[in-house]
Amino acid sequence: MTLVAGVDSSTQSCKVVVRDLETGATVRTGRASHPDGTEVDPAAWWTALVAAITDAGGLDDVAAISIAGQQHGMVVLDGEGRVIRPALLWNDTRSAGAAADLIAEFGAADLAERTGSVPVASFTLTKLRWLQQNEPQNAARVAAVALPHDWLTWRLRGYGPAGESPLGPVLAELTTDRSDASGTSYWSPATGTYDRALLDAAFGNSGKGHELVLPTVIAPGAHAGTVGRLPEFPTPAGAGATGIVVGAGAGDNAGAALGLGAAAGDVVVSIGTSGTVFAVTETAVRDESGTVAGFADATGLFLPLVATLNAARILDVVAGLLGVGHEELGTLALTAEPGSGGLVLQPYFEGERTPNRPDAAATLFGMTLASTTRENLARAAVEGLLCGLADGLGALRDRGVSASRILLVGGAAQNAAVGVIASEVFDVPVSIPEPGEYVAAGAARQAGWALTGELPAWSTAIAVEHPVRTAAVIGEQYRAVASA
Ligand SMILES: Nc1ncnc2c1ncn2[C@@H]1O[C@H](COP(=O)(O)OP(=O)(O)O)[C@@H](O)[C@H]1O
Ligand SMILES: O=C(CO)[C@@H](O)[C@H](O)COP(=O)(O)O
Repeated sequence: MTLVAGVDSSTQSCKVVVRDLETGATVRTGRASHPDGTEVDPAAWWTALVAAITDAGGLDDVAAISIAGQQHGMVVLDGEGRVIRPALLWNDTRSAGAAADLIAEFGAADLAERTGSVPVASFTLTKLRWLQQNEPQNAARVAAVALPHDWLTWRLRGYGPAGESPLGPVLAELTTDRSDASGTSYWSPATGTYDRALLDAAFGNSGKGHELVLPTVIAPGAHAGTVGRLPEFPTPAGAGATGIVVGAGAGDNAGAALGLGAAAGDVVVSIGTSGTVFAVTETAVRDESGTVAGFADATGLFLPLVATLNAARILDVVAGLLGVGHEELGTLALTAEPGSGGLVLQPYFEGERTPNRPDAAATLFGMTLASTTRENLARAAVEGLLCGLADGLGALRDRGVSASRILLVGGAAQNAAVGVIASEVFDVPVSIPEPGEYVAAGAARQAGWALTGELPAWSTAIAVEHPVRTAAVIGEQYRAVASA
């Protein structure tokens, strides 16, 4: 049996799946937590990756591996390959002012034309501008900029600072893929090239005396190299002359699309730390309004996507407030009627990205003596979470994406109330795949592709299907508070 491994280095944790290349069956899994916070030392991701791979039984019998990860995070390296400062993550909103400045300088239409997207604080370019303006001493030291999956792939291949890696700080060996490059705001999905002029104008190159190293964008299905001779994962005797093949990797949402085998008519809704709504399309999508990000996917196609900053953690915080676990929260929510008795949660606990309100806070509307019950609050949390994502589906449709079913994934998709209430909020049937780590599965599929030159034909089993059960009151109430 040939085994391939896939990694999801996501916001809250690192997950590894080892699959049978031929059938796609999951053979082993592993997991390790990431630290909290919106800035994180990448060393913590490396520690978690090693722990998660070890938890998944190691790489001794694995032929290929690929790393998908949270998008956009800014990993800045000096000329010696050292991380200059903790990475600023996709959900760090301190660069909202820099995003507004860039839009004022270049114009939303120009940015959408050049990069497929209009940047908000999540995007890497805005974080680089923030660095230049707020930490000029750090900005002056930047020799290379990478994304989380790029940096982890580089480390796994044996590169890194001298003394900490067998192959040393060879910045030219940094690699990425189309999907993650498309979340930087300095790479064009339409042309497949970096926009150096935009990067230089936004971040500046003066005083550094060198051109920034950007990871080489390698083709879908190509491989980045092999696992380096790391003390953590010494190349096993059985790995063959080529060692363990390392695939290109991907942004996590593109990884999920690949893991699910999302096809025309499928719209994926992922409810993890972020909420995302996306689809694979044949042509590039561009949205000057900034609602839809015109990303690339992991197969050579495109991945228009809407993201919210607040998703599974809405349920975490409300469950904590009610003093219950996730299952009980779901039971409470399903005891209340659609519309939660008039209670509406606008769940902008961490500010929000869609709509672009980085400084917002969450608000609970409609509290009366009658409406303020534990059941209604539990349901209002789920309804508020899903209404933001339903707006995302509307924005995708406005850009020509067709939807015949929702594929609901991510940690919170396992909550029974989320599936039921999704069928009341979305106007297409909702399918919930068997529980699994679909980002990591996509990375494993990509690893198989890099190993054999062919994309493995794995299928996805659906566990639950919900027909449409429209409850118009939910969306009507939510839109009323949004426009209030
Ligand atoms: N049954 C459940 N109901 C609601 N939320 C859940 C459930 N299981 C996990 N979660 C939440 O899902 C989130 C983790 O999902 P995941 O997709 O792994 O996130 P990420 O990829 O962003 O790290 C956590 O916030 C966790 O509390
Ligand atoms: O910013 C985005 C997409 O643009 C997020 O989807 C991140 O990629 C983080 O994903 P999770 O860790 O929540 O899965």
